[in-house]
Amino acid sequence: MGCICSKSAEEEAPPPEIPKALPVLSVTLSNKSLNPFVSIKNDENITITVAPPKQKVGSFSRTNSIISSSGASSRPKENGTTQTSGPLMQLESGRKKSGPIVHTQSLRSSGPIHLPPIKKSGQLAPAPSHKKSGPLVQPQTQGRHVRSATVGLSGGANNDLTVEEAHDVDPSGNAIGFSGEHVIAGWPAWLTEVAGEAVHGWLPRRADSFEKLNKIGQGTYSNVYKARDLETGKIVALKKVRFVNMDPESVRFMAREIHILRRLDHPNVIKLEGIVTSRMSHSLYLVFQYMEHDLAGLAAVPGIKFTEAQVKCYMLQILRGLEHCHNRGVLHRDIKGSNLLLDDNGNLKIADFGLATFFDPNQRQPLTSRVVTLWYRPPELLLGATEYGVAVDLWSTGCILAELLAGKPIMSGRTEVEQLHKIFKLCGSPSDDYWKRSKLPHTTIFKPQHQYRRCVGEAFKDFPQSALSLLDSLLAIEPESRGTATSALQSDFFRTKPLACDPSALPKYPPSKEYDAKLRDEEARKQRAAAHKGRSGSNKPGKKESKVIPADELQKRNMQSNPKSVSEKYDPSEDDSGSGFPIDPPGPANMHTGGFGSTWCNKKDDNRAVPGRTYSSVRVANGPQSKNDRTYRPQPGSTDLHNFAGASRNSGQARYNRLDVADPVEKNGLDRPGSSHKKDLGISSNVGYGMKNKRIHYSGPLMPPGGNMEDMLREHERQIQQAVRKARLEKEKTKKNFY
Ligand SMILES: Nc1ncnc2c1ncn2[C@@H]1O[C@H](COP(=O)(O)OP(=O)(O)OP(=O)(O)O)[C@@H](O)[C@H]1O
Repeated sequence: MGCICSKSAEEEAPPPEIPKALPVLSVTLSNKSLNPFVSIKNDENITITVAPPKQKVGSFSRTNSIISSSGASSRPKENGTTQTSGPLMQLESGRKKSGPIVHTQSLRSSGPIHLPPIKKSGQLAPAPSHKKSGPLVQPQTQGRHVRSATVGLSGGANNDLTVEEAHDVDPSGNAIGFSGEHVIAGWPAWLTEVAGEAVHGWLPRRADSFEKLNKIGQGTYSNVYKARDLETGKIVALKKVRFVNMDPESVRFMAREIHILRRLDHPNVIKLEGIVTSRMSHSLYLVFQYMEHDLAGLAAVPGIKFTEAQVKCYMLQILRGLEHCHNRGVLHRDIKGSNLLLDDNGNLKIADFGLATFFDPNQRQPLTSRVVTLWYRPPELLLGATEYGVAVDLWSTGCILAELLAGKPIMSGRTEVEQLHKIFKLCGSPSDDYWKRSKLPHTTIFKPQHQYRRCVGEAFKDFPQSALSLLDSLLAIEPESRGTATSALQSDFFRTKPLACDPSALPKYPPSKEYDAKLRDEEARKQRAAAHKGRSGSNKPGKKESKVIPADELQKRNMQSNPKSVSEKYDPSEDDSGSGFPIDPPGPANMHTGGFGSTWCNKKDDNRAVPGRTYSSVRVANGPQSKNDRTYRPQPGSTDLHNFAGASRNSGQARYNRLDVADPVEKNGLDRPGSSHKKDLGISSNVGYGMKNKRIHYSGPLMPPGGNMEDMLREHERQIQQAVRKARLEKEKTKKNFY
C-alpha cells in the first residue's frame, strides 16, 4: 500500500472545464416569441429575464432562503415551454438587488410543488414521485411540473441559492428541461448532457466536504472508500466511478444505476445518500451509508458458521429487500454475497445496482442474458434467455440460502458451460416440454442427450426440511416455478422454529469484507512467496528468511490495522491503476473451484454427468468471486455463441465501455457496457488459450462439430489442463531465467 496522506476527493480533479466564475445556464425557449434576456450583475445575484420583455423567469439569489421567481404572468405559457439545451446564456453573479423582481417567496412554500423540495444544500430530494404504485415502469405523469429546490453552486462556502423552476415532461414522464438548473446547481455538463434526469432535483455535494479515510472495496469500475462526512461527522462509503474517456454511453449507464437507486427506498436496500461532483471534476462519487461487512466476507472469516436462526434473519432481509425492488419494477441481476452488505447492527442491505434494470412484468422487453455473477446465474440466462423476470434474482437467492447453510458456495463453475453442467447435475435438466416451450437460444448446444435427475434433497440432506422446501422452489430449473420474493417470505422456513433472530441479536463481527479477504489472501500469497524465496536463497549471503503468517493471523492483523476510528490519510496513488492495492485481488480463500458442484449425486445415478469426472482443483487465476475477474468483453462482431468458447479476463479497466455490438438486446442503453459481461468468467472469442499477464485464459471452441455437452465439457477440461500445464511450464521457465 502506498503512503496515505490526507487529501480531499476534489484535489484529484483534472483541470476545470468551465471557469469557476462563469457558471453556464442553458435555456432554449420553444416559444420563439419569447426573447431571452440575461442581466449580468455583480457577484451576488443572477437575473434571467424572458420576454415578454421585462418579465423575469427567475432571479437567483445567493442568499440562503430567498427565492425570486416570476409570478404566473411572467412565465412562458403552458405551450411556450422552457426547455434546455441549445443556445447558451452565460450568467454571472449579480448584485443583491436584482431589479424588478416580480415575486419573492421562501423556498419551502413556493407555489404548486409536485416534486418534493430539497431539504437542504447537499442533501437529496427523494426521487421524482410516480403516481402509479406497484411495479413502476415509466412515470405516468405528463404535463408541467413546477419544482422548487435549493441548489448549491460549487465554489464558495455558504453559497446556496434557491430556484423555482418550471419544466415540462415528455409523454413518458421524463423531465426535459433541466440543463440550466443543473448547471446552476453545480452539476458538470458532461453529466447533465447525457444523464440529466438521473440527478434531477438533486444537488451535488462538494468533494471537500468529505475526508477520505481508506479504501474498502473495489469493483469492476469503481473504487470504494470509507470517508467522513465533514458536515455531519457521519462515516460514509464513497464509491468513485471511473469512466472511460468520459464516454457518454458510460455516463448513461452509471446514470441508470443512480436512477434505479433513487427509485428504491427500503431498509434492506442500500440508500444513495448523495453524489459528489463538481463542474471542475471528471469523476463522480456516490455516497452511501457505510456498511461494515458483506455476507461473502463474513462467510470467509475462519470459524464463522451461521446458525439456522441467523440464516433465517439474513434470508428474511434479503427477500424483503428483493420484494421491494421487484415491486418497484427493478431487477437486481447480481445478487451474491459480496453485494449483500451488513452493518454492525445486523442490518442487511442489498447493494450494487450496477447491473440492475427496470422491468415491466406485463410488458416483456428483451434484456441481456449476460448478467449475474456466474455462480449465481440461473440456467435460463446461461441458455441465453432474453425475456426473463424476477426469477433470475430468486435463483441467486436460492444459491445464497444454500451457501449460508452449507458454509460454501454450492455451484462454483469456472465457465458458463461448467456452470450449466453443475446446475443440471444438482437441479436436474429441464423437461422436454420446457425446452420446447422456452425456445432458449442455446438449446441445441446445451440440451443434454439424457435427462439429469434432480437431487437437491439428497445433496443437502442435512438441511432443515423447511429450508429444503424453500430451496427446492428457489432453485427450480423452470423460472416460473421459483415463485416470488413475497411467496418465499411466506414459506414455512420463516414460520418454523428456530425463528429468525433479530438483526440486533446477530454476533458483532470484526470488520470483514470480501475485499478484506482478498487482500488477506494476496498478503498470504506474498508472504508464502517471500518465505519460499527466503528458503531457496537461504544459503545465499544477505538473504533474509521470511516468516509465513497463517491466514487467520493475517485476518487478525488486517482487522487490527483497520480500526474504524483512525483517520488514515488518503494517497492518490491508491486510486485506480496507480493503486497500491492489487487491481485484481485474488478470490477469497473459500472460493476454490470444485466445491460441491461436481459431486452432488451418486455417481452411479449420474451416468449422464460424465461419470467419474472430477473438476480440476487447480485454482483458476480469475476465481469467480473476484469481481474484476468476471468482466466479459465480447469482441466486436462476436456472437453469443462465441461466449461458450472459452474464457479470458478483464484487464481491470472500467466496465463503462461502449455497449458491444455483440449484444443485440438492451441496445436502448439499458445494458451496462461490458457489464453483463463483467460478471462472466470471461468467455471470449475462440482465440485459443494463452497466458496474458501471467493469467490463464481459457478459450477455444468447446463445441466439437456434432458433439454434445459431455464432449464439450471433456474438451473444456482438456483445454483447462493444457492451459494449466502451459502456465506451470512458463512459470518454471521464468524462475530459471530469474536465477
Ligand atoms: N455502502 C458501502 N459500505 C461499505 N462498503 C461498501 C459499500 N458499498 C460498496 N462497498 C464495498 O465496495 C465493493 C464494491 O462496491 P460495488 O459492488 O458497489 O462496486 P462495483 O464496481 O459495482 O462492483 P462490481 O464489480 O461487483 O459490480 C463492495 O463489494 C463492498 O465491499
